[in-house]
Amino acid sequence: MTAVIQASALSKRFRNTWALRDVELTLPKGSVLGLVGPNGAGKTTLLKLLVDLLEPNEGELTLFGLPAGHPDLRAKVGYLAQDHPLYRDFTITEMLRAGRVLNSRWDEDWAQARLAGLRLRPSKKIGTLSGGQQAQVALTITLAARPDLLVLDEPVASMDPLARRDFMGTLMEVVAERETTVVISSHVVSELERMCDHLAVLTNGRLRVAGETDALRSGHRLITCPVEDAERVQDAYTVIDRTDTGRQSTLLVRRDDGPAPQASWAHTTPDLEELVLGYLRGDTALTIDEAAT
Ligand SMILES: Nc1ncnc2c1ncn2[C@@H]1O[C@H](COP(=O)(O)OP(=O)(O)OP(=O)(O)O)[C@@H](O)[C@H]1O
Repeated sequence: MTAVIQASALSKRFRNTWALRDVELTLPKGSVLGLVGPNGAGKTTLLKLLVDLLEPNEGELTLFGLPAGHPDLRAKVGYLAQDHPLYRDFTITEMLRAGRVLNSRWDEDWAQARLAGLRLRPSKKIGTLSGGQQAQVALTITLAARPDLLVLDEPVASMDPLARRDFMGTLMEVVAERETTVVISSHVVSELERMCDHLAVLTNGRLRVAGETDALRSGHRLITCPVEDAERVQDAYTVIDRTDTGRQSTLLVRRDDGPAPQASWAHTTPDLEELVLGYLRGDTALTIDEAAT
């Protein structure tokens, strides 16, 4: 089956600075990819390449088997930018009308039903809505266009916990119903954990690790041992990150390249947050996890 996203050596430079370098990524249909990284890591740059708002300087990018930027992709790809751009002076009804005119696959019934569910009065001006409500309207417009690939740039960053839960709930329902493929960026892993089945960690423009979440988790171990044993762990495994607290060391290691841990060492499979934090902290510049993609 053709992958929805296929990126190879994908690179983007702004003047002399590489914002993204040699990204390798494959995403199958119906997957939900969480893209995590600190400020300036290159997340928005990667998302903008996906939706053809930027062009790569090097590398290949295909979506649904077509080169990025192909006119047939316009109706297939939906994008919700970080600041949910909407016309502040439009009413909700006018905003929806604009969506209907601009999108060939527009689903008016779905949009109306969802607005009713949100209990937002259609005659209200966008500028009078709260940040979270604006995000909900923006999501409604993006989803009513029925994209096959949905690209979301930190969509819940400005929302309160309740609005976040509502937003993620709607998203998960739609994704499950329509088999939409999703790429969603965030600083916060806990936001993504429930809905993502794929994960990519980006730092300094490079993908440190990417793949299916289950495979990534089971491909790593979190070993806790006395500080004096840490060197032995480092000799036996590829270590992603090491933290020492008092007399104990905790090491995130790759599971596939070492012996069984010694009986005196505690070891667990990391959860997604431990895995991401390990990669964000560790300076091991691993490229894409071949085994997990
Ligand atoms: N239009 C631009 N011109 C010049 N440099 C840019 C431009 N857009 C992004 N950059 C640079 O590219 C790098 C990656 O930026 P990007 O916005 O992709 O990061 P990000 O991971 O989305 O960050 P954040 O979490 O803060 O939104 C940064 O160093 C940024 O300054």
